Amino acid sequence: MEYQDLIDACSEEWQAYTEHDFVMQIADGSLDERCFLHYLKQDFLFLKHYARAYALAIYKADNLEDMRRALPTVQVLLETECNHHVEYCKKWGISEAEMEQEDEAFGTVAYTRFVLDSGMSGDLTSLYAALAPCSIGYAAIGKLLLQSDITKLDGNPFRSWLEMYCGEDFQSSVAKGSEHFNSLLADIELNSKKGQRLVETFRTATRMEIAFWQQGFDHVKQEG
Ligand SMILES: Cc1ncc(CO)c(N)n1
Repeated sequence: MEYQDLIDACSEEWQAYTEHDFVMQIADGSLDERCFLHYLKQDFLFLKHYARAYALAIYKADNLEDMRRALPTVQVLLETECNHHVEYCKKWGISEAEMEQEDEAFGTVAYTRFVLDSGMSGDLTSLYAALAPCSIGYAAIGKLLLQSDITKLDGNPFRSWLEMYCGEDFQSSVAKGSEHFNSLLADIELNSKKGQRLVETFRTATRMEIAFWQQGFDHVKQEG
């Protein structure tokens, strides 16, 4: 099997994730900035655990090549992505220390600990099945938005976010990771027990991504 089989096995959820209203409102700049800020603060906490999960991939790998392959992503997460979030929040007068103090929302706890548990209780491939909706999904979103007529960069308050995920560095880093994931999946049959377990892991993580966008919207609704 290959990673596209995982996407095809949950195409409805995949579409709800990658074409979510939250994403479309980032693209045209119409999103309530309070929603974006809440999302970004939660995403900062998400990225810290997500980097731990990639570090777990190094621990779980049983050969040097698989260990090496996980390293560039740890770097992108802790440097490019986390730094972007910190810089953005700085403009709103929020420091990195304050971001680290922020309460984790339930959706953030659920998603990150699910990913970590998939890796701890399973093998490297199970871990990557839980990690993949995140990386492959945001790269797909970046590609989609780059080509979409609704995307506006001029005057868009979320421009730096769009440029990061549409950008060459993020896109090529995910492309390399996806190729590696495919090499791990190559020996597994989609309809085998293992293959179906990977589908369930991938589907659950994709549902968590939908909930993560929704969490950004719901925050402001609750405040009234
Ligand atoms: C929730 C979430 N999924 C994926 C990415 C992409 O790294 C991110 N930053 N946050």
